[in-house]
Amino acid sequence: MKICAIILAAGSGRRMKMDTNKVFIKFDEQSAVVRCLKTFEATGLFSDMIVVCKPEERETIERKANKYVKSMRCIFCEGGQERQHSVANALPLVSEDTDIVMVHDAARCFVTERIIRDCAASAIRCGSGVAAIPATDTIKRTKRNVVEETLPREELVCVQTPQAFSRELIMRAYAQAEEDGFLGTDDASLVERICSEVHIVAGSPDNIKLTTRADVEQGADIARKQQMSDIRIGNGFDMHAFAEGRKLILGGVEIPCAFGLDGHSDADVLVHAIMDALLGAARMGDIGGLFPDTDPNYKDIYSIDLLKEVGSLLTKYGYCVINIDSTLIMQKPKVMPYRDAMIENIANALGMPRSYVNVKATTTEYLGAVGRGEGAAAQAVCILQKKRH
Ligand SMILES: Nc1ccn([C@@H]2O[C@H](COP(=O)(O)OP(=O)(O)OP(=O)(O)O)[C@@H](O)[C@H]2O)c(=O)n1
Ligand SMILES: C[C@](O)(CO)[C@H](O)COP(=O)(O)O
Repeated sequence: MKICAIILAAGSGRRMKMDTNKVFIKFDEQSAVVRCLKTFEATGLFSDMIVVCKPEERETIERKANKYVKSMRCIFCEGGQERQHSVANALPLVSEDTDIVMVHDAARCFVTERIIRDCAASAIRCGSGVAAIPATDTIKRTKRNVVEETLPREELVCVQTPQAFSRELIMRAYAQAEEDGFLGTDDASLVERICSEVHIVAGSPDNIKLTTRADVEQGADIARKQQMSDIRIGNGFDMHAFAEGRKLILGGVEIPCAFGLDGHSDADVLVHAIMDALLGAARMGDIGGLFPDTDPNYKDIYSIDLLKEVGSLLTKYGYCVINIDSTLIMQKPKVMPYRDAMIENIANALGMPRSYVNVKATTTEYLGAVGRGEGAAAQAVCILQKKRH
């Protein structure tokens, strides 16, 4: 399946009344157009992207695209007088083996991966997928300030972008509109003229189009909300039996003891619980899957080294560890004197401040296997934040 994105950035922003193109307005130090490029890139759905821009702004946008768009072929074309003309300029550049074309306004810079995916899925399934939200105001048709009709709100939606169509459908729609001299304000209105079923996909009230100055203020709030929203919680648990002739390693610290914990690695139950919490929060499986106990490479391995690997994976996928809380559950020996050294090892392995890592210890009051001194357990929770691309 080959999907091509057309990103429209060639507008004149008359209603915004600014000196610069509104697609260069920054939210969280990222311009609107860059936010769009990064969100489209993050979906991993596209093979090609056509960015429509003004010739004098091409160099700036091309530099950003070269930096952030890595997984698809990126080409540039000049905009036209109206939005529709800009799309019409891009369509001949869509390669013939493309299945789906998705058009998006760079001015809708708070679009999410979810909306993009849903539009693509709908276009793959039934030829079209147009983002929209239900109308919440009552909408009336008027003439010279006199109401002619109140429209049935339950049938009305406010249409956004992305708007995705099969290549064949959008090509035909644009050709027909040109032949008829039809000018629409979105792509769907052209497709509707030749196809009775244009499908709507859930957009979002946050998927606003930067149109007037008021949208810039609202946009700052949305950017802040999006930044805060991808917070993930994870929990981990592990338990190992004690065995003679093994070192007791907890939180990467060797604790003087006549016995240690049994396991394929160093059996650091605390670090194992923490790794599982981190992997769980990032939805990356667990340590059993990542470091199988059948792999000789992990025989007696120092678990803090595995924690470093987990930390690198999290960084690679854009996660930042906000904090970790953990509890060692063991009857003996007493481990509190080693607590600060454990915290230091864990924080260093993850490259985070010690003040965001906590290690506690408890007994089970002689209850159960841990209470009988047969082994030790640990549990951990963590919070991760996924950085915006
Ligand atoms: N000739 C045009 C007009 C618009 N757009 C793009 O289409 C999107 C939506 O258009 P709109 O909000 O109308 O943008 P402007 O033309 O910039 O604004 P205005 O209508 O207020 O002048 C924007 O990302 C804009 O850059 C475009 O590529 N080419
Ligand atoms: C395509 C669009 O964003 C859907 O809401 C909208 O129609 C663009 O309109 P504009 O007049 O070009 O802002």
